[in-house]
Amino acid sequence: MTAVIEVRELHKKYGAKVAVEDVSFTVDEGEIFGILGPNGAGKTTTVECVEGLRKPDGGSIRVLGLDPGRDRAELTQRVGVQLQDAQLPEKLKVGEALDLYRSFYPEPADAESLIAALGLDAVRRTRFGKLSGGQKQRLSIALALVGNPRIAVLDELTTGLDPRARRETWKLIADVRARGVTIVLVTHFMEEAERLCDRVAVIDSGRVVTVDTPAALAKRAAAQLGLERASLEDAFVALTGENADVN
Ligand SMILES: Nc1ncnc2c1ncn2[C@@H]1O[C@H](COP(=O)(O)OP(=O)(O)OP(=O)(O)O)[C@@H](O)[C@H]1O
Repeated sequence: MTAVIEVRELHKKYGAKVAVEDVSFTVDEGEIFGILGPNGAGKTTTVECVEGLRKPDGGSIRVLGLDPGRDRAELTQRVGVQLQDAQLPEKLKVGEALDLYRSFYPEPADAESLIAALGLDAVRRTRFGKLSGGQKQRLSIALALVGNPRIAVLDELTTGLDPRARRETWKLIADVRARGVTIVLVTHFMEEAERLCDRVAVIDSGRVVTVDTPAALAKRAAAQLGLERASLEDAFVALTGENADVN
């Protein structure tokens, strides 16, 4: 296994507030790696450091052998990023946004297939300001994939999507991975993590609690809780927040 992302002892503060205390993990080439954790655990801060959008206060990060702080220009060509609450100019149309983003990359993805895969055809001439929350979300996924990245970092991939769109997006992500793209997925949806992720890191209060497969975490939780079966959600609840002492 080749590690394409290596995070070692990451530390990040906002003023006096410690957002990430000590986070280490590696992501292997071609896997879908989930990052789970309660609100405020430090997930977004961690992935923003990986993307080079924030400067760590300590620790080291390598992405495809590059340092996100130093080599950000090179990295943006190879890492697709879906931002939480992505904002675009209100008047930019969906089709224009895709064309604009395609122009940033040497070998962009085919716009038509992305439009079809994400169900954006009906809104291709709609201005960004007039899109629903779910349509904005679909566009942000399309924009994360438009550069044909080797790694895609998706923060709250399906938040705000209706159940059908959520399932279609899961299918799309599985297809993207089948093409060899490594995916980092920050999510609050345990079913999403169970279905998509090969491994997940559970983060709580700025620290990694555990890294394992969803099935192994569920099995461990069942043993801890004395149940025949447990879900990833059971494991999550047992591992984080006030219940963390069960661990
Ligand atoms: N720009 C900022 N300035 C100050 N504090 C911040 C900033 N961004 C995040 N924080 C704080 O850092 C901590 C970690 O935030 P972060 O957004 O990384 O958590 P998260 O795990 O992504 O949360 P959520 O699940 O709610 O999205 C939180 O306590 C948050 O309030």
